[in-house]
Amino acid sequence: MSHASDKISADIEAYLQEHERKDLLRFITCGSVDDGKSTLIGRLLFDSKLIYEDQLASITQASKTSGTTGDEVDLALLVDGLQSEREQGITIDVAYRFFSTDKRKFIIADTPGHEQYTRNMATGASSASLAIILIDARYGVQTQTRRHSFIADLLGIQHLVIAVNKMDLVDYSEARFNEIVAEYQEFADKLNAPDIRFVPMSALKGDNVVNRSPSLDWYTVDGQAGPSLLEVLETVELTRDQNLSDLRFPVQYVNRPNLDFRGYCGTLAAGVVRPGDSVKVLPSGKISTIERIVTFDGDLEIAYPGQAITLTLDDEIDISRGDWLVAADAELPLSNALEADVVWMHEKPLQPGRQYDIKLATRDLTGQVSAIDYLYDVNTLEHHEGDSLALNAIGRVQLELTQSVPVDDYRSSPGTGSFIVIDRLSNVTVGAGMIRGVGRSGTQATTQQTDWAAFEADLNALVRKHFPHWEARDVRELLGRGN
Ligand SMILES: Nc1nc2c(ncn2[C@@H]2O[C@H](COP(=O)(O)OP(=O)(O)OP(=O)(O)O)[C@@H](O)[C@H]2O)c(=O)[nH]1
Repeated sequence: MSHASDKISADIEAYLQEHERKDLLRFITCGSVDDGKSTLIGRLLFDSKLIYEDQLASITQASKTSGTTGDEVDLALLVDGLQSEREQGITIDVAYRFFSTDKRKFIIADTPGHEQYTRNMATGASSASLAIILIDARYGVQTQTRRHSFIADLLGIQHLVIAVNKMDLVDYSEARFNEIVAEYQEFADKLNAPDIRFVPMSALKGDNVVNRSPSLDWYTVDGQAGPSLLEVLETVELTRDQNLSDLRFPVQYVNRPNLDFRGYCGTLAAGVVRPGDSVKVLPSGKISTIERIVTFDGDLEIAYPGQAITLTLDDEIDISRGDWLVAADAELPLSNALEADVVWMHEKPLQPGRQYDIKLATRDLTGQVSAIDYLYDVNTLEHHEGDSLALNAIGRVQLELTQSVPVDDYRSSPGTGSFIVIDRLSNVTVGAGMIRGVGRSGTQATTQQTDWAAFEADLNALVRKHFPHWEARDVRELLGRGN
Protein backbone atom coordinates (compact mmCIF):
# COMPACT_ATOMS: atom_id res chain seq x y z
CA MET A 1 0.00 0.00 0.00
CA SER A 2 2.90 2.37 -0.41
CA HIS A 3 3.98 4.85 -3.00
CA ALA A 4 5.10 3.04 -6.12
CA SER A 5 4.82 3.35 -9.83
CA ASP A 6 6.28 0.82 -12.27
CA LYS A 7 6.92 3.66 -14.65
CA ILE A 8 9.40 5.26 -12.24
CA SER A 9 11.79 2.34 -12.50
CA ALA A 10 11.00 1.49 -16.12
CA ASP A 11 11.25 4.92 -17.71
CA ILE A 12 11.71 7.86 -15.40
CA GLU A 13 11.74 10.38 -18.27
CA ALA A 14 8.36 9.18 -19.54
CA TYR A 15 7.00 9.29 -16.00
CA LEU A 16 8.11 12.88 -15.48
CA GLN A 17 6.81 13.98 -18.85
CA GLU A 18 3.44 12.43 -18.20
CA HIS A 19 3.21 14.32 -14.91
CA GLU A 20 4.17 17.59 -16.51
CA ARG A 21 1.30 17.38 -18.99
CA LYS A 22 -1.44 16.63 -16.47
CA ASP A 23 -3.57 19.52 -15.43
CA LEU A 24 -3.58 20.84 -11.90
CA LEU A 25 -6.47 21.23 -9.50
CA ARG A 26 -5.95 23.44 -6.48
CA PHE A 27 -8.46 22.86 -3.73
CA ILE A 28 -9.02 23.65 -0.09
CA THR A 29 -10.47 21.52 2.66
CA CYS A 30 -12.59 23.10 5.35
CA GLY A 31 -14.73 21.89 8.19
CA SER A 32 -15.26 22.29 11.91
CA VAL A 33 -12.82 20.82 14.40
CA ASP A 34 -13.08 17.01 14.38
CA ASP A 35 -15.17 16.69 11.23
CA GLY A 36 -12.39 14.50 9.88
CA LYS A 37 -10.27 16.78 7.70
CA SER A 38 -6.95 15.20 8.61
CA THR A 39 -8.37 11.69 8.30
CA LEU A 40 -9.76 12.54 4.87
CA ILE A 41 -6.46 13.88 3.56
CA GLY A 42 -4.66 10.86 5.03
CA ARG A 43 -7.19 8.53 3.37
CA LEU A 44 -6.79 10.24 0.01
CA LEU A 45 -3.03 9.75 0.13
CA PHE A 46 -3.24 6.23 1.58
CA ASP A 47 -5.82 4.76 -0.80
CA SER A 48 -4.27 6.36 -3.82
CA LYS A 49 -1.01 4.71 -2.71
CA LEU A 50 0.85 7.93 -2.19
CA ILE A 51 2.36 7.18 1.19
CA TYR A 52 5.96 6.12 1.48
CA GLU A 53 6.83 2.88 3.28
CA ASP A 54 8.63 4.62 6.13
CA GLN A 55 5.74 7.04 6.73
CA LEU A 56 3.31 4.12 6.84
CA ALA A 57 5.43 2.18 9.31
CA SER A 58 5.74 5.18 11.56
CA ILE A 59 2.02 6.01 11.65
CA THR A 60 1.09 2.36 12.20
CA GLN A 61 3.33 2.42 15.22
CA ALA A 62 2.06 5.80 16.42
CA SER A 63 -1.59 4.70 15.98
CA LYS A 64 -1.04 2.05 18.63
CA THR A 65 0.30 4.50 21.15
CA SER A 66 -1.48 7.78 20.48
CA GLY A 67 -4.16 7.19 17.84
CA THR A 68 -7.88 7.56 18.43
CA THR A 69 -9.06 4.81 16.13
CA GLY A 70 -8.65 1.56 18.06
CA ASP A 71 -7.25 -1.10 15.77
CA GLU A 72 -7.42 0.97 12.62
CA VAL A 73 -4.43 2.96 11.41
CA ASP A 74 -5.08 6.56 12.48
CA LEU A 75 -4.59 8.36 9.20
CA ALA A 76 -5.02 11.72 10.89
CA LEU A 77 -1.54 11.20 12.31
CA LEU A 78 -0.15 11.65 8.81
CA VAL A 79 -1.18 15.25 8.92
CA ASP A 80 -0.11 15.67 12.49
CA GLY A 81 3.23 17.38 11.95
CA LEU A 82 1.30 20.39 10.82
CA GLN A 83 -1.05 20.34 13.78
CA SER A 84 1.67 20.26 16.38
CA GLU A 85 3.38 23.14 14.66
CA ARG A 86 0.14 25.05 14.89
CA GLU A 87 -0.23 24.31 18.55
CA GLN A 88 3.27 25.58 19.18
CA GLY A 89 2.36 28.80 17.47
CA ILE A 90 4.85 28.33 14.66
CA THR A 91 4.07 30.45 11.64
CA ILE A 92 2.36 27.99 9.31
CA ASP A 93 -1.06 29.44 8.59
CA VAL A 94 -1.92 27.44 5.54
CA ALA A 95 -0.17 24.19 4.67
CA TYR A 96 0.03 23.16 1.05
CA ARG A 97 0.25 19.46 0.13
CA PHE A 98 0.87 18.02 -3.29
CA PHE A 99 -0.25 14.69 -4.70
CA SER A 100 -1.06 13.29 -8.08
CA THR A 101 -2.99 10.45 -9.66
CA ASP A 102 -2.97 9.13 -13.23
CA LYS A 103 -5.46 11.80 -14.24
CA ARG A 104 -4.47 14.99 -12.46
CA LYS A 105 -2.07 16.78 -10.14
CA PHE A 106 -3.47 18.27 -6.96
CA ILE A 107 -2.46 20.93 -4.49
CA ILE A 108 -4.43 20.92 -1.24
CA ALA A 109 -4.46 24.05 0.87
CA ASP A 110 -5.17 22.78 4.35
CA THR A 111 -6.64 25.62 6.34
CA PRO A 112 -7.52 25.65 10.02
CA GLY A 113 -11.22 25.62 10.80
CA HIS A 114 -11.68 27.99 13.72
CA GLU A 115 -13.56 31.22 13.38
CA GLN A 116 -10.52 33.37 13.96
CA TYR A 117 -8.88 31.83 10.92
CA THR A 118 -11.00 33.49 8.27
CA ARG A 119 -7.95 35.26 6.92
CA ASN A 120 -6.07 31.99 6.56
CA MET A 121 -8.94 30.46 4.74
CA ALA A 122 -9.11 33.49 2.48
CA THR A 123 -5.39 33.08 1.74
CA GLY A 124 -5.75 29.37 0.94
CA ALA A 125 -8.89 29.88 -1.07
CA SER A 126 -7.66 32.76 -3.17
CA SER A 127 -5.97 30.46 -5.66
CA ALA A 128 -8.25 27.43 -5.32
CA SER A 129 -10.86 26.34 -7.83
CA LEU A 130 -12.63 23.85 -5.58
CA ALA A 131 -13.50 23.65 -1.89
CA ILE A 132 -14.30 20.47 0.01
CA ILE A 133 -16.61 21.36 2.88
CA LEU A 134 -16.79 18.59 5.44
CA ILE A 135 -19.91 17.88 7.43
CA ASP A 136 -20.18 15.36 10.26
CA ALA A 137 -23.22 13.26 9.29
CA ARG A 138 -24.33 13.13 12.93
CA TYR A 139 -24.52 16.90 13.32
CA GLY A 140 -25.52 18.11 9.85
CA VAL A 141 -25.07 21.71 8.65
CA GLN A 142 -23.31 23.80 11.30
CA THR A 143 -22.46 27.47 11.62
CA GLN A 144 -18.95 26.67 10.39
CA THR A 145 -20.37 24.96 7.31
CA ARG A 146 -22.22 28.13 6.39
CA ARG A 147 -19.24 30.33 7.19
CA HIS A 148 -16.82 28.32 5.06
CA SER A 149 -19.26 28.02 2.19
CA PHE A 150 -19.85 31.75 2.22
CA ILE A 151 -16.15 32.66 2.26
CA ALA A 152 -15.37 30.16 -0.49
CA ASP A 153 -18.19 31.60 -2.54
CA LEU A 154 -17.16 35.19 -1.86
CA LEU A 155 -13.69 34.37 -3.12
CA GLY A 156 -15.17 33.11 -6.34
CA ILE A 157 -14.57 29.38 -5.91
CA GLN A 158 -16.67 27.76 -8.61
CA HIS A 159 -16.94 24.20 -7.31
CA LEU A 160 -18.14 23.32 -3.82
CA VAL A 161 -18.06 19.66 -2.80
CA ILE A 162 -20.06 19.00 0.33
CA ALA A 163 -18.51 15.88 1.83
CA VAL A 164 -20.91 14.30 4.31
CA ASN A 165 -18.44 12.35 6.43
CA LYS A 166 -18.76 9.72 9.18
CA MET A 167 -21.62 7.98 7.36
CA ASP A 168 -20.58 4.83 9.26
CA LEU A 169 -21.85 6.49 12.45
CA VAL A 170 -25.35 6.97 11.02
CA ASP A 171 -25.61 3.42 9.61
CA TYR A 172 -24.94 4.67 6.10
CA SER A 173 -28.47 6.05 6.14
CA GLU A 174 -29.71 7.44 2.84
CA ALA A 175 -32.48 9.33 4.65
CA ARG A 176 -29.95 11.13 6.87
CA PHE A 177 -27.84 12.06 3.85
CA ASN A 178 -30.89 13.44 2.01
CA GLU A 179 -31.86 15.44 5.07
CA ILE A 180 -28.43 17.12 5.16
CA VAL A 181 -28.52 17.79 1.41
CA ALA A 182 -31.93 19.48 1.77
CA GLU A 183 -30.74 21.54 4.74
CA TYR A 184 -27.67 22.71 2.86
CA GLN A 185 -29.54 23.48 -0.34
CA GLU A 186 -31.93 25.80 1.45
CA PHE A 187 -28.98 27.94 2.50
CA ALA A 188 -27.03 27.47 -0.77
CA ASP A 189 -29.73 29.32 -2.70
CA LYS A 190 -28.06 32.52 -1.50
CA LEU A 191 -24.66 31.54 -2.93
CA ASN A 192 -23.32 32.21 -6.43
CA ALA A 193 -21.25 29.04 -6.88
CA PRO A 194 -22.50 27.38 -10.06
CA ASP A 195 -21.45 23.83 -9.14
CA ILE A 196 -22.37 22.29 -5.77
CA ARG A 197 -22.18 18.51 -5.25
CA PHE A 198 -22.78 16.21 -2.32
CA VAL A 199 -20.73 13.09 -1.58
CA PRO A 200 -21.51 10.70 1.31
CA MET A 201 -18.42 9.01 2.73
CA SER A 202 -16.52 7.64 5.67
CA ALA A 203 -12.93 8.86 5.76
CA LEU A 204 -12.11 6.47 8.59
CA LYS A 205 -13.44 3.34 6.88
CA GLY A 206 -12.41 4.44 3.41
CA ASP A 207 -15.93 4.41 1.98
CA ASN A 208 -16.28 6.53 -1.13
CA VAL A 209 -13.14 8.61 -0.62
CA VAL A 210 -11.04 6.93 -3.31
CA ASN A 211 -13.04 3.74 -3.85
CA ARG A 212 -16.81 3.46 -4.14
CA SER A 213 -18.43 1.52 -1.33
CA PRO A 214 -21.12 -1.18 -1.25
CA SER A 215 -22.35 0.34 2.02
CA LEU A 216 -23.38 3.42 0.04
CA ASP A 217 -24.89 1.63 -2.95
CA TRP A 218 -27.99 3.87 -2.80
CA TYR A 219 -25.85 6.91 -3.68
CA THR A 220 -26.52 7.85 -7.30
CA VAL A 221 -26.01 10.93 -9.46
CA ASP A 222 -28.18 11.35 -12.56
CA GLY A 223 -29.33 7.76 -12.28
CA GLN A 224 -25.79 6.33 -12.25
CA ALA A 225 -23.73 5.05 -9.33
CA GLY A 226 -22.35 8.22 -7.70
CA PRO A 227 -18.64 9.05 -7.99
CA SER A 228 -16.24 8.80 -5.07
CA LEU A 229 -14.70 12.03 -3.78
CA LEU A 230 -11.47 11.40 -5.69
CA GLU A 231 -13.42 10.73 -8.87
CA VAL A 232 -15.10 14.12 -8.44
CA LEU A 233 -11.70 15.77 -7.93
CA GLU A 234 -10.32 14.03 -11.00
CA THR A 235 -13.16 14.95 -13.32
CA VAL A 236 -14.39 18.40 -12.29
CA GLU A 237 -14.32 20.51 -15.45
CA LEU A 238 -11.68 23.21 -15.01
CA THR A 239 -11.27 24.81 -18.42
CA ARG A 240 -14.66 26.49 -18.23
CA ASP A 241 -13.56 28.31 -15.08
CA GLN A 242 -10.88 30.20 -16.92
CA ASN A 243 -11.78 33.46 -18.54
CA LEU A 244 -10.42 33.00 -22.05
CA SER A 245 -12.44 35.76 -23.68
CA ASP A 246 -11.37 39.02 -22.00
CA LEU A 247 -7.69 39.75 -22.54
CA ARG A 248 -6.03 41.23 -19.44
CA PHE A 249 -2.28 41.71 -19.42
CA PRO A 250 -1.00 43.92 -16.59
CA VAL A 251 2.52 45.09 -17.42
CA GLN A 252 4.95 44.12 -14.69
CA TYR A 253 8.13 45.41 -16.21
CA VAL A 254 9.29 47.16 -19.38
CA ASN A 255 12.29 45.34 -20.79
CA ARG A 256 14.54 47.38 -23.01
CA PRO A 257 17.98 45.75 -23.08
CA ASN A 258 19.01 47.62 -26.25
CA LEU A 259 17.52 50.01 -28.78
CA ASP A 260 16.25 47.16 -30.94
CA PHE A 261 14.11 45.46 -28.37
CA ARG A 262 11.26 46.75 -26.25
CA GLY A 263 9.18 44.12 -24.51
CA TYR A 264 6.44 44.21 -21.90
CA CYS A 265 6.77 41.48 -19.29
CA GLY A 266 4.02 40.13 -17.09
CA THR A 267 1.65 37.28 -16.40
CA LEU A 268 -1.43 36.92 -18.54
CA ALA A 269 -4.29 37.41 -16.07
CA ALA A 270 -7.17 36.51 -18.39
CA GLY A 271 -7.95 35.87 -22.05
CA VAL A 272 -5.68 34.51 -24.74
CA VAL A 273 -3.26 36.49 -26.85
CA ARG A 274 -1.78 35.85 -30.31
CA PRO A 275 0.62 37.77 -32.56
CA GLY A 276 -1.45 40.04 -34.79
CA ASP A 277 -4.09 40.76 -32.11
CA SER A 278 -5.18 44.35 -31.92
CA VAL A 279 -4.81 45.67 -28.36
CA LYS A 280 -5.59 48.77 -26.35
CA VAL A 281 -3.37 50.18 -23.61
CA LEU A 282 -5.12 51.28 -20.42
CA PRO A 283 -5.43 53.85 -19.09
CA SER A 284 -4.11 55.79 -22.13
CA GLY A 285 -6.53 54.19 -24.61
CA LYS A 286 -3.87 53.92 -27.35
CA ILE A 287 -4.25 51.12 -29.87
CA SER A 288 -1.48 48.84 -31.13
CA THR A 289 -0.87 45.32 -32.46
CA ILE A 290 0.92 42.38 -30.84
CA GLU A 291 4.06 41.52 -32.77
CA ARG A 292 5.62 38.66 -30.81
CA ILE A 293 5.04 36.59 -27.67
CA VAL A 294 8.54 36.02 -26.34
CA THR A 295 9.39 33.42 -23.68
CA PHE A 296 12.55 31.87 -22.35
CA ASP A 297 11.83 28.77 -24.45
CA GLY A 298 11.20 30.67 -27.68
CA ASP A 299 8.30 32.56 -29.26
CA LEU A 300 4.71 31.40 -28.82
CA GLU A 301 1.82 31.41 -31.27
CA ILE A 302 -0.68 31.74 -28.44
CA ALA A 303 -0.56 32.36 -24.67
CA TYR A 304 -3.08 31.41 -21.98
CA PRO A 305 -3.96 32.77 -18.52
CA GLY A 306 -1.26 32.15 -15.94
CA GLN A 307 1.61 32.18 -18.46
CA ALA A 308 4.53 34.52 -17.84
CA ILE A 309 5.35 36.16 -21.16
CA THR A 310 6.97 39.18 -22.78
CA LEU A 311 4.93 40.92 -25.47
CA THR A 312 6.32 43.14 -28.18
CA LEU A 313 4.19 45.51 -30.23
CA ASP A 314 4.56 46.54 -33.83
CA ASP A 315 4.96 50.21 -32.97
CA GLU A 316 6.63 52.17 -30.20
CA ILE A 317 3.77 53.47 -28.13
CA ASP A 318 4.20 54.69 -24.62
CA ILE A 319 3.55 52.00 -22.00
CA SER A 320 4.69 51.91 -18.37
CA ARG A 321 4.69 49.39 -15.59
CA GLY A 322 1.18 49.10 -14.17
CA ASP A 323 -0.58 49.72 -17.51
CA TRP A 324 -2.84 46.99 -18.88
CA LEU A 325 -3.14 45.60 -22.38
CA VAL A 326 -6.72 44.59 -23.24
CA ALA A 327 -8.54 43.79 -26.48
CA ALA A 328 -8.81 46.85 -28.75
CA ASP A 329 -12.61 46.82 -28.56
CA ALA A 330 -12.85 46.19 -24.79
CA GLU A 331 -14.90 48.76 -22.90
CA LEU A 332 -13.71 49.08 -19.32
CA PRO A 333 -14.76 51.90 -17.03
CA LEU A 334 -11.92 54.02 -15.66
CA SER A 335 -12.58 55.38 -12.22
CA ASN A 336 -10.90 56.53 -9.04
CA ALA A 337 -13.62 54.90 -6.92
CA LEU A 338 -14.21 51.20 -6.40
CA GLU A 339 -16.89 49.18 -4.66
CA ALA A 340 -15.34 46.09 -3.11
CA ASP A 341 -15.66 43.32 -0.54
CA VAL A 342 -12.69 43.48 1.81
CA VAL A 343 -11.44 40.73 4.12
CA TRP A 344 -9.53 42.34 6.99
CA MET A 345 -6.41 40.49 8.11
CA HIS A 346 -4.86 42.56 10.85
CA GLU A 347 -5.40 43.12 14.57
CA LYS A 348 -5.55 46.86 13.97
CA PRO A 349 -8.98 47.43 12.41
CA LEU A 350 -9.54 49.11 9.08
CA GLN A 351 -10.11 52.81 9.60
CA PRO A 352 -12.21 54.72 7.11
CA GLY A 353 -10.46 57.93 6.10
CA ARG A 354 -6.98 56.57 6.72
CA GLN A 355 -4.58 56.41 3.76
CA TYR A 356 -3.44 52.93 2.74
CA ASP A 357 -1.21 51.69 -0.06
CA ILE A 358 -3.16 49.61 -2.53
CA LYS A 359 -1.63 47.12 -4.93
CA LEU A 360 -3.96 46.33 -7.81
CA ALA A 361 -2.52 43.90 -10.37
CA THR A 362 0.91 45.43 -11.10
CA ARG A 363 -0.06 48.96 -10.10
CA ASP A 364 0.86 50.66 -6.83
CA LEU A 365 -1.74 53.14 -5.65
CA THR A 366 -2.83 55.08 -2.62
CA GLY A 367 -6.37 55.26 -1.34
CA GLN A 368 -8.79 55.34 1.53
CA VAL A 369 -12.05 53.70 2.44
CA SER A 370 -14.63 56.48 2.28
CA ALA A 371 -17.55 54.40 3.56
CA ILE A 372 -18.37 50.97 4.91
CA ASP A 373 -21.71 50.04 3.38
CA TYR A 374 -22.19 46.99 5.58
CA LEU A 375 -20.45 44.12 7.33
CA TYR A 376 -21.33 40.54 6.42
CA ASP A 377 -22.45 38.21 9.15
CA VAL A 378 -20.62 35.20 7.78
CA ASN A 379 -22.83 32.83 9.72
CA THR A 380 -26.19 34.00 8.47
CA LEU A 381 -25.17 35.98 5.36
CA GLU A 382 -27.10 38.95 6.78
CA HIS A 383 -25.76 42.49 6.47
CA HIS A 384 -25.02 44.67 9.51
CA GLU A 385 -24.03 48.26 9.95
CA GLY A 386 -20.51 48.97 11.12
CA ASP A 387 -17.92 51.74 11.12
CA SER A 388 -14.73 49.69 10.98
CA LEU A 389 -13.53 46.23 10.01
CA ALA A 390 -11.93 44.14 12.73
CA LEU A 391 -9.57 41.19 12.22
CA ASN A 392 -11.29 38.50 10.10
CA ALA A 393 -14.29 40.69 9.37
CA ILE A 394 -15.59 41.02 5.84
CA GLY A 395 -17.36 44.12 4.61
CA ARG A 396 -18.63 45.90 1.51
CA VAL A 397 -16.75 49.18 1.20
CA GLN A 398 -16.33 52.24 -1.00
CA LEU A 399 -12.70 52.83 -1.85
CA GLU A 400 -11.36 56.14 -3.16
CA LEU A 401 -8.04 56.17 -5.00
CA THR A 402 -5.79 59.11 -5.77
CA GLN A 403 -5.86 58.19 -9.46
CA SER A 404 -8.18 56.47 -11.86
CA VAL A 405 -7.76 52.83 -12.80
CA PRO A 406 -9.53 50.44 -15.15
CA VAL A 407 -12.25 48.68 -13.14
CA ASP A 408 -12.69 44.92 -13.49
CA ASP A 409 -15.12 42.65 -11.69
CA TYR A 410 -13.45 40.02 -9.49
CA ARG A 411 -15.84 37.32 -10.66
CA SER A 412 -14.90 37.67 -14.31
CA SER A 413 -11.19 38.35 -13.82
CA PRO A 414 -9.82 37.62 -10.33
CA GLY A 415 -6.27 38.64 -11.31
CA THR A 416 -7.21 42.20 -12.25
CA GLY A 417 -10.37 42.45 -10.15
CA SER A 418 -8.65 42.14 -6.78
CA PHE A 419 -6.23 44.16 -4.69
CA ILE A 420 -4.35 44.04 -1.44
CA VAL A 421 -4.31 46.75 1.21
CA ILE A 422 -0.95 47.62 2.77
CA ASP A 423 -0.32 49.63 5.91
CA ARG A 424 1.85 52.60 4.91
CA LEU A 425 3.93 52.65 8.09
CA SER A 426 4.58 48.98 8.71
CA ASN A 427 4.39 47.86 5.06
CA VAL A 428 2.33 44.86 6.20
CA THR A 429 -0.54 43.46 4.13
CA VAL A 430 -3.63 44.19 6.20
CA GLY A 431 -6.49 43.37 3.86
CA ALA A 432 -7.55 41.77 0.60
CA GLY A 433 -10.26 43.15 -1.64
CA MET A 434 -12.50 41.81 -4.37
CA ILE A 435 -13.81 44.45 -6.73
CA ARG A 436 -17.55 44.42 -7.40
CA GLY A 437 -17.74 47.50 -9.59
CA VAL A 438 -17.25 51.26 -9.88
CA GLY A 439 -17.70 53.04 -6.55
CA ARG A 440 -20.46 55.53 -5.82
CA SER A 441 -18.37 58.65 -5.42
CA GLY A 442 -16.13 58.12 -8.40
CA THR A 443 -15.33 60.57 -11.08
CA GLN A 444 -15.42 58.49 -14.21
CA ALA A 445 -13.18 59.18 -17.11
CA THR A 446 -13.06 57.54 -20.47
CA THR A 447 -9.82 58.61 -22.13
CA GLN A 448 -6.68 60.49 -21.45
CA GLN A 449 -6.84 64.19 -20.51
CA THR A 450 -3.80 66.21 -21.57
CA ASP A 451 -4.08 69.77 -20.41
CA TRP A 452 -0.57 70.05 -19.03
CA ALA A 453 2.29 71.51 -21.06
CA ALA A 454 2.78 69.45 -24.19
CA PHE A 455 6.54 69.77 -23.85
CA GLU A 456 6.41 68.39 -20.31
CA ALA A 457 4.39 65.39 -21.37
CA ASP A 458 6.65 64.69 -24.38
CA LEU A 459 9.81 64.91 -22.33
CA ASN A 460 8.39 62.63 -19.67
CA ALA A 461 7.29 60.13 -22.31
CA LEU A 462 10.74 60.20 -23.92
CA VAL A 463 12.50 59.59 -20.62
CA ARG A 464 10.20 56.71 -19.75
CA LYS A 465 10.56 55.20 -23.18
CA HIS A 466 14.34 55.33 -23.55
CA PHE A 467 15.35 54.98 -19.92
CA PRO A 468 12.80 52.60 -18.39
CA HIS A 469 15.35 51.51 -15.79
CA TRP A 470 15.13 55.02 -14.28
CA GLU A 471 11.55 54.07 -13.45
CA ALA A 472 10.33 57.65 -13.95
CA ARG A 473 6.67 58.07 -13.01
CA ASP A 474 4.11 59.17 -15.52
CA VAL A 475 3.57 62.95 -15.08
CA ARG A 476 -0.14 62.50 -15.62
CA GLU A 477 -0.23 60.33 -12.52
CA LEU A 478 1.80 62.83 -10.51
CA LEU A 479 -0.76 65.44 -11.41
CA GLY A 480 -3.45 63.12 -10.13
CA ARG A 481 -4.86 62.50 -13.58
CA GLY A 482 -3.65 59.01 -14.19
CA ASN A 483 -6.22 58.41 -16.88
N1 LIG B 1 -16.39 6.91 12.77
C1 LIG B 1 -15.70 7.79 12.05
N2 LIG B 1 -14.79 8.55 12.67
C2 LIG B 1 -14.10 9.41 11.91
C3 LIG B 1 -14.31 9.56 10.50
N3 LIG B 1 -13.47 10.50 10.03
C4 LIG B 1 -12.77 10.94 11.09
N4 LIG B 1 -13.13 10.29 12.22
C5 LIG B 1 -12.63 10.48 13.57
O1 LIG B 1 -12.97 11.79 14.00
C6 LIG B 1 -11.92 12.32 14.83
C7 LIG B 1 -11.45 13.63 14.26
O2 LIG B 1 -10.83 13.38 13.02
P1 LIG B 1 -9.69 14.32 12.44
O3 LIG B 1 -9.35 13.81 11.08
O4 LIG B 1 -8.60 14.49 13.42
O5 LIG B 1 -10.53 15.63 12.35
P2 LIG B 1 -10.07 17.09 11.88
O6 LIG B 1 -11.26 17.70 11.23
O7 LIG B 1 -8.82 17.03 11.13
O8 LIG B 1 -9.89 17.75 13.25
P3 LIG B 1 -8.92 18.97 13.58
O9 LIG B 1 -7.60 18.64 12.96
O10 LIG B 1 -8.90 18.96 15.08
O11 LIG B 1 -9.57 20.18 12.96
C8 LIG B 1 -10.83 11.26 14.86
O12 LIG B 1 -10.99 10.50 16.03
C9 LIG B 1 -11.12 10.41 13.63
O13 LIG B 1 -10.68 9.08 13.75
C10 LIG B 1 -15.30 8.71 9.89
O14 LIG B 1 -15.56 8.75 8.69
N5 LIG B 1 -15.97 7.87 10.73
